[in-house]
Amino acid sequence: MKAAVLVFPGSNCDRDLAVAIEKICGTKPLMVWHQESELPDDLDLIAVPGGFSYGDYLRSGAMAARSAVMPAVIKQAERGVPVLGICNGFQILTEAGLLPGALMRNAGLSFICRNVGLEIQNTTSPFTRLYKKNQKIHLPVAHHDGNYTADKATLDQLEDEDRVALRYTENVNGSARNIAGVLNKKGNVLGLMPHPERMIEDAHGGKDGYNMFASLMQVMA
Ligand SMILES: NC(=O)CC[C@H](N)C(=O)O
Repeated sequence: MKAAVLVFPGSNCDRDLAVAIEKICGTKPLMVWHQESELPDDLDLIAVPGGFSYGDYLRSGAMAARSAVMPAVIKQAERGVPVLGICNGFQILTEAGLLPGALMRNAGLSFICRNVGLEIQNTTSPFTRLYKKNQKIHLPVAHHDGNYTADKATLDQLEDEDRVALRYTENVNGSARNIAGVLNKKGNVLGLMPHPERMIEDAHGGKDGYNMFASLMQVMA
C-alpha cells in the first residue's frame, strides 16, 4: 500500500500513525510536509494525523485546512482516494469542507484523555468493513474540541445515508447524537475523534483499532 501521512506544525500523532500503517499495511508511508503542493497520484491512502496544528489557534484545524497541501488532498479525495483524518485530522477535514459539521469545544470545557466505548455503525466503508455492525470497541480519545455538531438536516442525512461511522456509547463530549466519526457522501473520507492508531497491539491495552487499517488492506486485495 502506498500511503502518505501529512505533517503540520504542531502535529504530534504523525509518527504513531506511520508506525501503525507500516505495521498493518506493510509499507512505510511517505511523510508529507504541509508546504508541499503536490502529492503522488498513485496513493492508496492519505492520512491526516492528530495533534495541535498551529497550536489550535483560531479554531482547531482551521489554519492547517488552508495550507499548501490541502488543494491536492481535496483533488485526490474527489478522485476517490481514501482519506483518513484522526482527531485533529478530523477537525482539519471539516474545516477544509471535505466532511460536514464542525468540532466545537467539549461540552464540559475540559480536555478529555481516556479510553472510551464506541459502537461501530457503518460496515461498508473502506475503513470499517472488517468490523461487525453494532460491534462494541474501545479506543483512546485525547481532545478538547471533540463536540461534533451539525444542523438537524445534515445529521438526519448522515444517518439516512449510513455515514455515521461510529458513535460513543456514552456522551463523552457533548457530540450531537453521540457521533464520534463521519463519512463523506462517497464513503472514501472518514474523520473520527478517537485514535485507532493508539490501539493496535496488546501493549496498547487492546487491538480494537487494528481493523481500521486492515480494512483498507482488504479493499486493495
Ligand atoms: N489529539 C488530538 O489530535 C488533539 C486535537 C485537538 N487539538 C483538540 O484538542 O481538540
